[in-house]
Amino acid sequence: MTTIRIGSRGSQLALWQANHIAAQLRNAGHAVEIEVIRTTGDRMQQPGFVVPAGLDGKGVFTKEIEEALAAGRIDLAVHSYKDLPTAIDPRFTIAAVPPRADARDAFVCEPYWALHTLPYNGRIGTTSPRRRAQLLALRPDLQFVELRGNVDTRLAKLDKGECDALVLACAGLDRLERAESVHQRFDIEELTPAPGQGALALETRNPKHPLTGDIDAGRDAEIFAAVSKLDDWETRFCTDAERAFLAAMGGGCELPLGAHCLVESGRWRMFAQVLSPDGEQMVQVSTEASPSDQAETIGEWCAKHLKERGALELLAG
Ligand SMILES: NCc1[nH]cc(CCC(=O)O)c1CC(=O)O
Repeated sequence: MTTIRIGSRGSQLALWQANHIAAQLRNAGHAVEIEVIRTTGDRMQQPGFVVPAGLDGKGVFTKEIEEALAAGRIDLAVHSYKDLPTAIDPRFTIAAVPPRADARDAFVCEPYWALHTLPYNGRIGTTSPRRRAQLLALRPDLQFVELRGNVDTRLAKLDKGECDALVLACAGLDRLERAESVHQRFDIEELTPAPGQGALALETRNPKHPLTGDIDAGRDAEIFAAVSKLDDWETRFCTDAERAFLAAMGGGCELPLGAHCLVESGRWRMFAQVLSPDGEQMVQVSTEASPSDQAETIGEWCAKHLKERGALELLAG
């Protein structure tokens, strides 16, 4: 078979993830190349970047990569699943969701070993509305510093004292071998991660879609088959449930909500939280489902339950 061309963002974490997938495809006997693609989200992290009017934050890390996939310049996009909007273009498909890394959020701070020991008015470096709201719910005295950039840039800013602590995904820190910086892994029930956090989405052209134009349909079907071998059905199920919840709440990575599904004693367990942006109000749910339940049903049930308790009013601020 021909070479599988992977498209990836240029950040250290994105390249780690692309290389991780490339190694598995090579082990299965495929030739693989990685192409680095600059996305709007990457440009946004440059100092002085002005956010264009109308940019809603959805898909800023994935848009240019999907364009390369549509044009046939790459065959496979390796995304952090939480960066991918809930609606997938029918020209593409998620061929595989590999086994998930640690989905939890990490507290990163040299002198203080846990959030509760951070001094009054401690400054947390994060731009995530979810993390802000969740942290304020735990510690209303906290201050926030707008801190952008990839994992290493943020750790360097913490070292320089631009903030007192960071909250980052454990997955990224573990993958970049910075686990020694993690001083606390927040409980899923306390600080529920973003839908899809810690998981990868391997996106290919959809071999079933008729509008593939002049791209070789036979080759696309082979690539889909090769990539789909990397799927982990349990991770796929859990992320499907989380993304169904997100879609039912209106989608978007800028919403102060978390959702996480896992397996516990052979049953599905799902946690979801919706907060007001200031963290003063929260509705949350923890539910169990039987192995025969559908992922979408579980996610949508959580959304319905939280909407009945005023979730949409909280999101509206
Ligand atoms: N929005 C940026 C982003 N996208 C994926 C990850 C981490 C890795 C993951 O969740 O898979 C991060 C950084 C972070 O939130 O700390």
